Amino acid sequence: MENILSRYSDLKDLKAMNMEELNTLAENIRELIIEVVSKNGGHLASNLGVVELTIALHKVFNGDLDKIIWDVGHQSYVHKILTGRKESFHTIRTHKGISGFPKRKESKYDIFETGHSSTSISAALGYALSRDIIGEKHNVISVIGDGAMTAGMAFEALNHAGDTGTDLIVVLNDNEMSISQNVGGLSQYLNRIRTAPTYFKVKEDVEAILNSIPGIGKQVFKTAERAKDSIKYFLVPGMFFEELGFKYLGPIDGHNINDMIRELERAKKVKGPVLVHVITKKGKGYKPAEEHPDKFHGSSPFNIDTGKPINISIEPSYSDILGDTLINMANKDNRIVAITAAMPEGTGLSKYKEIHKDRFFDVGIAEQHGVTLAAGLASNNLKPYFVVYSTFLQRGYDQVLHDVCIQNLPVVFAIDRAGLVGDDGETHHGVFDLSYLSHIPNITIMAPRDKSEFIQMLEFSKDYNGPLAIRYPRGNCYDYIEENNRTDIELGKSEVLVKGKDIAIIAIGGMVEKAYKVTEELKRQGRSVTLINGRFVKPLDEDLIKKVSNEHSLIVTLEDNVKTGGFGSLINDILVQSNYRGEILNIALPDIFIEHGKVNLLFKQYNMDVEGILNRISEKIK
Ligand SMILES: Cc1ncc(C[n+]2csc(CCOP(=O)(O)OP(=O)(O)O)c2C)c(N)n1
Ligand SMILES: CC(=O)[C@@H](O)[C@H](O)COP(=O)(O)O
Ligand SMILES: [Mg+2]
Repeated sequence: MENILSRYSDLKDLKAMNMEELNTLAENIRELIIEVVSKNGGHLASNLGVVELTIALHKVFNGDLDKIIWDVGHQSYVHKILTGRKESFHTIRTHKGISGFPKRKESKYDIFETGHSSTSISAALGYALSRDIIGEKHNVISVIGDGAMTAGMAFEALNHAGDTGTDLIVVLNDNEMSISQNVGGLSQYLNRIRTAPTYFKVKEDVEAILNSIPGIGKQVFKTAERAKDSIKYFLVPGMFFEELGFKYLGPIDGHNINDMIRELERAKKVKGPVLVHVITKKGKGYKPAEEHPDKFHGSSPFNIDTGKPINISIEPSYSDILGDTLINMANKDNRIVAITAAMPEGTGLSKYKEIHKDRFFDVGIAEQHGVTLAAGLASNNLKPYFVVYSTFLQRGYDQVLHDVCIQNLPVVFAIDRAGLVGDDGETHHGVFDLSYLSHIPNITIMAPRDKSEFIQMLEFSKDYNGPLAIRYPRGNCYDYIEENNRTDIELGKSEVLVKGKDIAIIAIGGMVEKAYKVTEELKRQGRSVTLINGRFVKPLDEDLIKKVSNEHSLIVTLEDNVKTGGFGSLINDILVQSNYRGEILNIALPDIFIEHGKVNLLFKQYNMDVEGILNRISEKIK
């Protein structure tokens, strides 16, 4: 096959291409994406599905003027390749390389940053309304997936956009998949439209016939208009969107560039909001991804020939342990219910979902609803576990406060991906949860140091009668200290792992392992060190902290949360109250958005790897 992409430079080249060349370009882009993602990892299936759609969008719209917003942004690789990042594409998701999501600093064509789902219609509406106020002339396009369309925010924006009547194009990329199979009534509605392909033809015919009937087609009388609408309702797809004030176009084959160009040109001419329904196949063009779109949603590096991952870990992940432990607990306790917001695989709930079907809810990308659903379940004597990534629970802050904590309900928040997550970068690091949860009255917050303690904490949570958060990191879950007498979990009590007298290190969760290595090294250097595993962020072990403050001249706190409002700052409050006169060193993440890169590299960069921590302690001692 000819390699048109090798000669491609910018959007001008795309504008000049004929249909045959555009189709060849699509195949070239697919090859490049497969090659790079097989090495770097990334969102393969979503991107392979939008190759033709992205080409058609850039063919029809003026990249220098029109505004295209990518929802979630995980599917923006083709857009990146077409808009000046072909040469740097091999660096995608690597430290200091280009991001896997749209970034304004990366390109003038990335006009709005995304990462969390379902923001694109609101942002696009903002662009459109500001355009109208300022008196500019350009098109605004939101590209949103069927998964992202399940979120409250998307509905809120559709509701508002329809009412404004402003010119706005929403391209609904429907591949029947969120990360896993999409869920919910809207998804079933889209399915009905998709599975009745004759609808597309019927819609045109019905409109033509109705328009030719005098008094109806000319829309002279309101009653006639309503009659026309009710006939259309039964025969025409997309009425849901039309009722909200959108013109509906589609469904269109999202792998046919010609058809899409035609429909997008049509959408451009529509006055007011228009929704273009495009049907695509997730993973299109790469068999393993077409067959397992969920596994290739966010893929680690893989072998192109077999589709098999290159690095297979023998250790379970924290998510795996969560899933297995919850199954065991639910086997014995029929009050236990698990909730996910569209992440059954990522959160480790896939097996649970099969075994306890009737006590499992996938609410779609609807974290706010997920939290309040849990509150409702808990109000009626069930024991809900909302298993959610730290970064996505940010969406449900008010629901945690208002619906769960004020009523002191026994909801457990199993907070996965707490701390640095790595390659997804600033939109996805879970480094704010301690700060956004710890000031809420009634909540208890814990973080396990290792696998055995994680299981202990989950067991503890079962009979705990109030809101409880357990936060744990992305990655492998194992034990690293040989011991045979672990202490039981007791509310608000920390664990002393090593006893000394000069320096006290108080660490939390995943950071205890680093603290343990730092302690070993300091001991080798002849220092006397106390090491405390915090276990609880709230309530803190005040008695122990006060005791330690009387006995040590340097207190070091260590956490993988931002410093502001984090574990260290809560400990500082106690130290101030107890008139501690010694030195304090709070090691935490700085008050910036941390970029993407491997977790170890990022810890090194922010002097939070073992060497960096040792250096900072040595500095302080000097
Ligand atoms: C608020 C929020 N919750 C969860 C996610 C995780 N997430 C990323 S992509 C995705 C599925 C999106 O499905 P869809 O919009 O249909 O895009 P597709 O990958 O199918 O193209 C989910 C759940 C997220 N990014 N943001
Ligand atoms: C785009 C998105 O939000 C998710 O797909 C995310 O990339 C998942 O990351 P994990 O690999 O940590 O599950
Ligand atoms: Mg989808």
